[in-house]
Amino acid sequence: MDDKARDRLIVALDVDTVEAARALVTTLGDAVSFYKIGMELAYGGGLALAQELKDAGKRVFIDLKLHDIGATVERATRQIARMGMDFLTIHAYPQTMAAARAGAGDLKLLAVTVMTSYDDADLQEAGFAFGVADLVARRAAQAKAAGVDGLILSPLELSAIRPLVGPQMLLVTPGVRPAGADAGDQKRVMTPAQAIAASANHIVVGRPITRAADPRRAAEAIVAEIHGL
Ligand SMILES: O=C(O)c1cc(=O)[nH]c(=O)n1[C@@H]1O[C@H](COP(=O)(O)O)[C@@H](O)[C@H]1O
Repeated sequence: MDDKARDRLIVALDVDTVEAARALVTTLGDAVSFYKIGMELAYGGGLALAQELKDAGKRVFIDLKLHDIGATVERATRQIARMGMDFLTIHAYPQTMAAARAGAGDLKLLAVTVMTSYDDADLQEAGFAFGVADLVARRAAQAKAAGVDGLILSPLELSAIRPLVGPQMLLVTPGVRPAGADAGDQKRVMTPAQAIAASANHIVVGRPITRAADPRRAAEAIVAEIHGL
């Protein structure tokens, strides 16, 4: 097992119970070192599981996409920081990013630029004057100014954004699909190898692993694809 390639893969534990998540973690074993706990699992007791995963030596990304008034964001961020987690997502609004920075301490903050299920038409429908490429670039610059540690963006934007933010910014990309896999609700996708080659520090993969007939094999195939670069 190549640890370096393995640590680039973050598996999204998008299941509805802690029991289902634990079963997946057991199945995946040492094939996976980094997990994401998002809203579905967090609202089903997943924050306690996050602690369990940390205790077992895994890295844990809390994906709660915070966005609220500054005081609330700062205090909520401080709560997650106290849990000793690795990453936390916030929305890439300047007030939200500044407030989260104030509460984060050593916790790494990832700002969500434009959801990977959105395209230009979806942004227009939601009332934005910018298309995806321009809004991601604007938010990337604002995130850098706010001292945020990383960005969530689609792999399609990596080549434009990496030069804008420099080598230190963590670029984490969902919207990743092995060749031939179903894109589902994702609109801006690339393969694992393409995303890493385009400078992603980490890729986030959910359903292609968690809904696979053999999740461990699916995860190992992705790690092998990254390792083969
Ligand atoms: O913040 C995220 O992780 C996220 C941002 C984004 O723009 N798009 C996106 O898909 N995600 C998350 O990444 C995961 C992708 O899952 P799959 O589409 O099943 O691989 C889900 O847990 C999403 O909540």
